Amino acid sequence: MASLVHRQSIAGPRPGVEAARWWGRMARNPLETYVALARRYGDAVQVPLGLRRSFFLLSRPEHAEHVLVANQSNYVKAATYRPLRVFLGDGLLTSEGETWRRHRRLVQPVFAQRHIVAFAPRMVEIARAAVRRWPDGVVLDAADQMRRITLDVVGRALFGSELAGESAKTGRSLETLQRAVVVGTFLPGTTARRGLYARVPWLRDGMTHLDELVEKVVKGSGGELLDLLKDGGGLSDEELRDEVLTLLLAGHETTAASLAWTFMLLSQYPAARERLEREVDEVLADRDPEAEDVDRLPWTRAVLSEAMRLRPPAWTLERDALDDDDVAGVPVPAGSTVAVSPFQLHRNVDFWPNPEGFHPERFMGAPEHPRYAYLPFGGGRRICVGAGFAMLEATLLLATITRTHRLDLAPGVSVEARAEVTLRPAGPVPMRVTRR
Ligand code: HEM
Repeated sequence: MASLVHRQSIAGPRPGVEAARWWGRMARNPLETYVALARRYGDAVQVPLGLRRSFFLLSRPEHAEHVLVANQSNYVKAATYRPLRVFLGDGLLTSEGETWRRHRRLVQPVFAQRHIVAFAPRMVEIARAAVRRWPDGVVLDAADQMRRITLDVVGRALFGSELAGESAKTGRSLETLQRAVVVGTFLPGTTARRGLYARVPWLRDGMTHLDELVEKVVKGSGGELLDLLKDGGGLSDEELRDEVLTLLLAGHETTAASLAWTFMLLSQYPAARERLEREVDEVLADRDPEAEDVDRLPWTRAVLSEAMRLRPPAWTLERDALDDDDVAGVPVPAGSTVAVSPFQLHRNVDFWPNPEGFHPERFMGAPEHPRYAYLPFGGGRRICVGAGFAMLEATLLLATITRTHRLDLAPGVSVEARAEVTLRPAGPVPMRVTRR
């Protein structure tokens, strides 16, 4: 039961004007506000949320482990996911309880490690075909290129659909969707959100496009995953639509953002890039990578892990507490919202010396950080179902592209991060591509 009065037991802004100011900041720039809150109040911050509830920002590995794993049955996806649910319905990312369990059981086997290696040749073929179209010396938007490739991978590998041509429009639709989700967080209820979304033309257009995309996939010849979703689990048409949209969106945007950030960071850290090129040249010589090569490319994987440390696409994981809890010394009343932020955890100086520097060495050899100091794919039973697929794909794509091309950020350009549902480049990422 939520308590009737606000109990302030942890450092944080006081109820009233002070808290309202922070919420105003949060609505404008959530990531910057999380960072500022932690800097001001420490690793555990309590922000009053209305009259009776609190929001907790928790930034230590033991907090993450408690909320996501040790006492995970006390937590459900937070109210902040509800605006996303208006779009994704009962897909894996946003559903709960028996519906979530049924969907997860159905989808999980497709993402088993021994299974996903079969997707490797297709991933490489798609990347190779994309870079073959890059004219030497031209400046391209790396974010858009990566989105094209990863949407094509998910479309063809998982659903047997040709979606590369849809990537620009899908990217725009996703942008509007993410903005709507952030604004929707501050609206009172699902009906209000649905009403708003239906009335705003740019949002309606974005949603219509995503609905058409799903229809195209569902009506297509199908891949293994689609067949499974259609025939294996007795999903209703609505559930099928929700799951296809969830997997299409969750399955490409995050990987695309990770790769765009990776190429940007490599362009800023030439020594790390040279080592990457050396590794790729030595292991692959003049052939494209195969799934078996992934283990022989430790620096390539370390580069990706370090990019996801600095720029975790899932930058915050939020849950609502069902019952009163003690999160590693933080008293959390029932009804509170708890944010465990990979962005914060990945910068904790106790585990990450020089946290703002790009140092893939951190991920060579046995890990020195505690397990829950690094959470790019979350943890516990809601851990990313596509983590293995994403790492395989990102490693193969990075190696395939690096074998033949180098990407340099256009001079004088700096690309900001935009944190909405995911942490992605705020605009185009102009990079010059040259043949090596
Ligand atoms: C670099 C790429 C990726 C990152 C960083 C990432 C990150 C995450 C994280 C952190 C979560 C947990 C969210 C939470 O606990 O609230 C998650 C869940 C999920 N991800 Fe990923 N993901 C990536 C790629 C993928 C891919 C390739 C797929 C599918 C093809 C996918 C599908 C999903 C789904 C369906 C969920 C919900 C799982 C559940 O709740 O059962 N993701 N992802």
